[in-house]
Amino acid sequence: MAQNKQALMAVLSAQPVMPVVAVDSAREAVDLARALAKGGLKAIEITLRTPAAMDAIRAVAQEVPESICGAGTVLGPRQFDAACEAGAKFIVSPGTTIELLDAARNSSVPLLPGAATPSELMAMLEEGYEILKFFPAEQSGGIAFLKALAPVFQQVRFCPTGGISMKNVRDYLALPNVVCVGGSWVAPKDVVAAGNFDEITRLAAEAAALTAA
Ligand SMILES: O=C[C@H](O)COP(=O)(O)O
Ligand SMILES: CC(=O)C(=O)O
Repeated sequence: MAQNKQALMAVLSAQPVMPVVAVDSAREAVDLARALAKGGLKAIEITLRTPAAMDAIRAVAQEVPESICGAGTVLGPRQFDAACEAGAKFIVSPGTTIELLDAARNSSVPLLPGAATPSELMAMLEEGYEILKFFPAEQSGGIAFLKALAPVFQQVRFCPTGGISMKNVRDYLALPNVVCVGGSWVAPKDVVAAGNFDEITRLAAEAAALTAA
């Protein structure tokens, strides 16, 4: 199938901020997912940037029913299939390849692929993808770039990620072509390492209270 927009929008439109996390153990991921969900951020993107990531996705999918756990930094079809097998409810990639699109075509698990140029956007539209990650957002032109894209790519909705924090998140969420933003600031490494999950819940609640346009 082309992009499963309904399933993806159900996840992305339910919260203004998608926590993007890299975890060191399945235990840490479970505690983190619980703390984030308690603060109102139920969907969480666990990136495949650490050896523990796949086990972490499996553990959150099994042990934290209040969470909607997705996999991020999915770079190819083998990772796509393994993340789905581990229980990921959605897949995020920083960019797009033909092989990744082939894997997504054969799966009911929705893919949020990255795009950061007009040509990439046009290629994704040809494939039936209208909900895209904009990565790395700040480094690729940020809010001004998204504003310039809006009249040209009227049907596209973005999840900008990269360089977003409480300082600039409101400006991103005010854009009509932004459905939600991704960010790691709701789960700072040092706070997680210190086991301060009350602080994670506080950061999540602060982010969850933001509103998209
Ligand atoms: O998508 C991935 C990024 O690592 C998240 O960006 P950030 O750390 O700037 O929020
Ligand atoms: C940026 C990235 O690695 C991802 O979210 O898939």
